[in-house]
Amino acid sequence: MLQNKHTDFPTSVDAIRSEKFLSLMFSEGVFLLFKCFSCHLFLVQINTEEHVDAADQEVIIWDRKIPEDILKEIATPKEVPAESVTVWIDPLDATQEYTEDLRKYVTTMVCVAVNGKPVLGVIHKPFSEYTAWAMVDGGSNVKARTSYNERTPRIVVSRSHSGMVKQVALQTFGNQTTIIPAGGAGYKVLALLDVPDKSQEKADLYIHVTYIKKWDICAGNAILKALGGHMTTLSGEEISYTGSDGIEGGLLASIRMNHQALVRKLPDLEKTGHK
Ligand SMILES: Nc1ncnc2c1ncn2[C@@H]1O[C@H](COP(=O)(O)O)[C@@H](OP(=O)(O)O)[C@H]1O
Ligand SMILES: [Mg+2]
Repeated sequence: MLQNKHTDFPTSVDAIRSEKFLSLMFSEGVFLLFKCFSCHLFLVQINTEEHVDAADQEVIIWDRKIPEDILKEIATPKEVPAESVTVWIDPLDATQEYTEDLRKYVTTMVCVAVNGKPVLGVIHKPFSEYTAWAMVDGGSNVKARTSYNERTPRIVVSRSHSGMVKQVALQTFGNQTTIIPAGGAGYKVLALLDVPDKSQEKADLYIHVTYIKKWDICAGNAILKALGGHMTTLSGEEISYTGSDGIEGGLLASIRMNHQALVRKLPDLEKTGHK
């Protein structure tokens, strides 16, 4: 990880340029799985939260070496037209928590969507050097836990963009429900999975009720989908990763649960004004 000249923290630009992150981004992402050769790369739509100054733009050459552990999981690359691919990049998720030095929440994320469907997700925790990746109908290095509590779930929610999420969660699942406020959408998806990182809390559901950007959620959506889980709006609609860069309908993420039954339990946010 490159270090910022002025602080001990890597900046978001540094984070995305870190050797590990770049290797994952390119080898697990666009190139390995979609064979987007450089002549086609300009057709790929890339949406990123990062805004880099023109003076700060540095060209980094990827050596096209794919790590063995990834090659082992995904033997056959998939080929898709470059123009069907949208890449969503969040170079620093949990920005608010990062400024508070709550490093455990910080992740960097890359997601590849094909025709708007999330297909490949990478969530990297730069401070614990843990990486989760998964590809729909491909491989993964992470799995679901063996059991989840559907009746009185532990629900992970935003600590800094919470809206009325606590009221929604308690109204839906009752007062016995445990609410876990946490930073970062990447961190909250990892809370649903079997993640060995000691600083990672565990939850049964992830609920978000306010507006959120697609680069915050695409990687988590792809990973959950690849592992048989779901991420939808609170009314159960699939999220399309093309077009606008955000969604208004809130977020429900679950794995190894009856997702549609959970959706039916939730109140209609428009009617209750709980956004
Ligand atoms: N209402 C809102 N409007 C814009 N971004 C939001 C949002 N709610 C959540 N987010 C973004 O979603 C990510 C997770 O949020 P939270 O920690 O509150 O759950 C954060 O991304 P960044 O840290 O990349 O900005 C946050 O900024
Ligand atoms: Mg983010």
